[in-house]
Amino acid sequence: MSAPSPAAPHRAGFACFVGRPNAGKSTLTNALVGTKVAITSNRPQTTRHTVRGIVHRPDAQLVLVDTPGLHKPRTLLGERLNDVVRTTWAEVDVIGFCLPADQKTGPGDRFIATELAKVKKRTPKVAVVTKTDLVDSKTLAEQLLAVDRLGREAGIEWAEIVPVSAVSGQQVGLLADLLVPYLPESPPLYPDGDLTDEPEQVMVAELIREAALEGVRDELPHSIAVVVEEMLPREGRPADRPLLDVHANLYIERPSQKGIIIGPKGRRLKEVGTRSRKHIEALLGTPVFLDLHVKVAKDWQRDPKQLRKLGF
Ligand SMILES: Nc1nc2c(ncn2[C@@H]2O[C@H](COP(=O)(O)OP(=O)(O)OP(=O)(O)O)[C@@H](O)[C@H]2O)c(=O)[nH]1
Repeated sequence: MSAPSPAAPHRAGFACFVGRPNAGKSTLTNALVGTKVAITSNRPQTTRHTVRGIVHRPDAQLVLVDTPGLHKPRTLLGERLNDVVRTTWAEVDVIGFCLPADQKTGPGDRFIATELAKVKKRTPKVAVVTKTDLVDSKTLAEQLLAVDRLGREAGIEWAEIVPVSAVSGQQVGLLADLLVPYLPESPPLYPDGDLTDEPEQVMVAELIREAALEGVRDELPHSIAVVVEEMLPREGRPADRPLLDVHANLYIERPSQKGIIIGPKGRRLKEVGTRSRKHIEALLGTPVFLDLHVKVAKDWQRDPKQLRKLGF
């Protein structure tokens, strides 16, 4: 990575990866971001989407957002989900379409390509041929041609076609170099400190605390602490449908604060749970069952023993 010349403007913006299941989107995101994951509780107004990771560079900040998978809609819910996907596509600065090198392009890819072709023309679409470590150069060359053809047939003009391997790391840096010029000139959207390699449990606690503080920051400025007691994979789940049980306690200082946190008929706490669960799932990349309890730890801020227990 070279230092930017003084004349080069800083760029920042959003990208998303699309592609059929198993295309390698998550692995690629992690490879681009590095081992660190993003905490995104203070997200700017510019996106309503879950941030999967942030690539911080001297010259740019690339924010990778998540989309649900696009499906052939069979139900109303399916259609709604697809609407969410399309909205995301319309809002990002560049879209990466992931196609694994080791599998022939098929109807699933064509479906996505056709939908992608409807996204406004000026949003650049980059074809990313993933998992190149799994194929020989002849197969890769054929796949690159097939992807080129897929684009033409669907009416997409690829801004680039890039082969990468997230596993060997080959061309991952190059992919970032290619995506950055498509971002608008902008100062960073997130502070550098938004990347962290804190233990997962601490990050999960922080996500819950942020969700709990939303809207009540003035009433309960520093009175909330969250401790994740346990995170365990649910036993007896099929390998392809894992579930992570997260048990967490939300501590407040006085019984009178309980009402604020829990809300009428428990509605607020439920919302906090739902919101933080989504963030946790995005952070950890796995479905989560969140078991959240509110407890009073009297004057925890003033009690060294409590503070230690609460991780301060
Ligand atoms: N050999 C190799 N395997 C890869 C590479 N990238 C991803 N994989 C594997 O491919 C499988 C799917 O990768 P994911 O990153 O989970 O794919 P995804 O597109 O996020 O999948 P969904 O979440 O189902 O949409 C995993 O078993 C990965 O380990 C790569 O560059 N090389």
